[in-house]
Amino acid sequence: MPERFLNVSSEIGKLKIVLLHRPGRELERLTPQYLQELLFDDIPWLKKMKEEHDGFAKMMEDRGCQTYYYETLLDEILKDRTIRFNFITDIVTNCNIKNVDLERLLIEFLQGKTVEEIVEIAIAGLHKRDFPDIERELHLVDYIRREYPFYINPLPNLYFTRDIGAVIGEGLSINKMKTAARDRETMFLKYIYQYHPTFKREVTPLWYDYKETHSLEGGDILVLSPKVVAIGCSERTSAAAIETISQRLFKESNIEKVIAVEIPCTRAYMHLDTVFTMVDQDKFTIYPGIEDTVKAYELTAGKMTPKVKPMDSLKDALKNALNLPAIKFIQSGGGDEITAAREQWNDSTNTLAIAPGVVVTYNRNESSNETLRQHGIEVIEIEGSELVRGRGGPRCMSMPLVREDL
Ligand SMILES: NC(=[NH2+])NCCC[C@H](N)C(=O)O
Repeated sequence: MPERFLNVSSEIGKLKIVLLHRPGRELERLTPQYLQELLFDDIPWLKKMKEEHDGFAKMMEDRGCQTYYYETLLDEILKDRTIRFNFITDIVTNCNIKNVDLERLLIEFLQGKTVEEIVEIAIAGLHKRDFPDIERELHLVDYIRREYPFYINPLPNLYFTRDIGAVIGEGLSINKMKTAARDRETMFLKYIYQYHPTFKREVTPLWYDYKETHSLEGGDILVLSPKVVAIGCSERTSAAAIETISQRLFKESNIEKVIAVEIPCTRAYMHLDTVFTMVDQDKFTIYPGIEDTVKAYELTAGKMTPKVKPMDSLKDALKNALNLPAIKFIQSGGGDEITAAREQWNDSTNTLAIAPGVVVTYNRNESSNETLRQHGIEVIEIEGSELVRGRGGPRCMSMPLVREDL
């Protein structure tokens, strides 16, 4: 049996391989009109954004972490003609065109492109004006959707690779996104899992699939130890999805406990990792604005669905599940309510641990970074003035594939 490839048994073990996406032309397709639908609050400046992203990647490489990119992995698998054909068909089907003639024309159009061009269109989208004006009979849907500028919608959130999938133990969860705007991203990961030899599909268990009904996003999944996972029950991740994945993990992996963390359902805290992350063996950073409202439930193996036990507090749940005498919560914002709320909006608690007690953060969150340092955490700051406009930080922008076991 070949050795497995994926391995993540903690949030903080030394990061060895990470999956990224360098922001590209998809960001230049954002217009004020479609910001909300595409889950953005602002229009970033792409040139600067790329520089910032390169800085983020280089910092990880300098610390001994290998970086994989979506484009490269897709380019590699799409060299195969059959895979390429299926991929093109799936993209076009995914775009809800609802016009068979146009779908056929789009498929033909894409088949005439090079692999690199196909990947570019799959990510950056296809504007109606970039499609040749072939004479065809218009369907009702063409009239109804005339204002919408794209045949293939852009994926400006792809650089938040965290949300698309999550490695738990030696298996992979290909997540089901809550919104249509991010749906196609998970299809890419499924293709990579199925066809990229590096992912060793034959021996890599799949914990969740993007075709499932209930939404589950990676920003809500925190692998705390080889036996414990925390999953946020949030705007994006449903209770039903948490039960489904937990039951599978209990059956087929080393995971024995899942802590479901109920957080308020609002845009500002769309995932658990926007308010709470692990920074060291017994240390977590938390946004004080939610500390009193979060609820924690401990899930363990049950017959058909997991057994659920409400816990007194998140701290108790963690202490108990991780078998620790004490847990330290480091409050973001340096003890000031207003600073905490402002810095939370700019992802101060969205830290990415690259080793125990070593985290990556945006330099703009000065107070929160300072507080982390006061608690003995090494803080590596990156530039993120443009990256942050998509409402995500270093943790959201990275999907760990391999971490060293602790
Ligand atoms: N893990 C995270 N917190 N990801 C942030 C994702 C932000 C993205 N604009 C979205 O709304 O989906």
